[in-house]
Amino acid sequence: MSKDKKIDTTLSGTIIAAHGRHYLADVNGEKFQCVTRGKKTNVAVGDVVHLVQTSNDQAVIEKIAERTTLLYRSDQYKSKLLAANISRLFIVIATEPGFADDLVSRSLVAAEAAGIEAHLILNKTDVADLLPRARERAGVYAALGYPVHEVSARTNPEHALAVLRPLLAGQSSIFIGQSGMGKSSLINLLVPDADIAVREISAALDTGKHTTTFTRLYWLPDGAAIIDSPGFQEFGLYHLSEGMLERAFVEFKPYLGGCKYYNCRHLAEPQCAVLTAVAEGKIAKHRHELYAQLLHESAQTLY
Ligand SMILES: Nc1nc2c(ncn2[C@@H]2O[C@H](COP(=O)(O)OP(=O)(O)OP(=O)(O)O)[C@@H](O)[C@H]2O)c(=O)[nH]1
Ligand SMILES: [Zn+2]
Repeated sequence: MSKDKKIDTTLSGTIIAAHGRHYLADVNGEKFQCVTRGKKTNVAVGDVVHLVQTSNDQAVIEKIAERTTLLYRSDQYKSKLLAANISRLFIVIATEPGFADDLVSRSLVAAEAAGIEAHLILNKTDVADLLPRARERAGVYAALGYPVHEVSARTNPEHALAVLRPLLAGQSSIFIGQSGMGKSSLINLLVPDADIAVREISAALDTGKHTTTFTRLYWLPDGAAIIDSPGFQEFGLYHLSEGMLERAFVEFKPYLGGCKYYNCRHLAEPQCAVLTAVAEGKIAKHRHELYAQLLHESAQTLY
């Protein structure tokens, strides 16, 4: 008897927006405003959740289904969940304004550690005078095996759609990027009614004017999901252990195990295969510097 009752009141849905401790879940097209029990903030956009309905359009998140992936940032104080259950990460960069290699690499490292396939989108290829330099910089990542897709959202939207649609099909994707790269322009191309959806979501979450400060998920007609996240200025990776870090730099892989000391940290040790590769130009200096910086940061962890 009580078992039957439970089936009646428990819903299953997907978290499509998160703002502070307020979440919006999509249950077969119906939207529910959700909260967690207690002060938990361990829910991410993309999470599949079990809900207990409390009113017409409100529910409590009872349970988070096991995740296939979880992308997150962290500093020494807390973690910030970016998205759950995604299969692809798209980092939007552009010819202008200039993009930060530090943020691109941090995003790539986060994706590697989470087992998510990462791609770069080089937007604004119409800015012809800055294109060669941007290509050269993006080429560093292409050489590491990360696909780089060139588009111009503004001057050639049809081409951008033709490039991106097949990459999104059947996937759960997240778009991230620094402010000004054209991420919103691309999302609006891919999700024509994104503006309406954002207004609906912000009304439901009562976010007021801060419409661009929350992460949200859109469904594409084929059932694929695309998650738009707010622009960010920093990408802390305090949660990654030393072992995870060295493996998240894909170009280190051929050299791991080749160092004199089995517990080599690849910082200043003698006969370090990674340092030798840096000296020989086989590993980009800025990537190794970031690795050292991330090791330093994760050593600052308070707990
Ligand atoms: N030249 C050129 N400009 C573009 C292109 N795509 C977008 N822009 C312009 O770049 C600026 C930033 O675009 P947005 O789409 O707002 O960029 P965003 O990355 O979402 O930036 P935030 O909203 O600040 O996070 C706008 O002025 C766009 O019109 C492009 O392909 N070429
Ligand atoms: Zn080493």
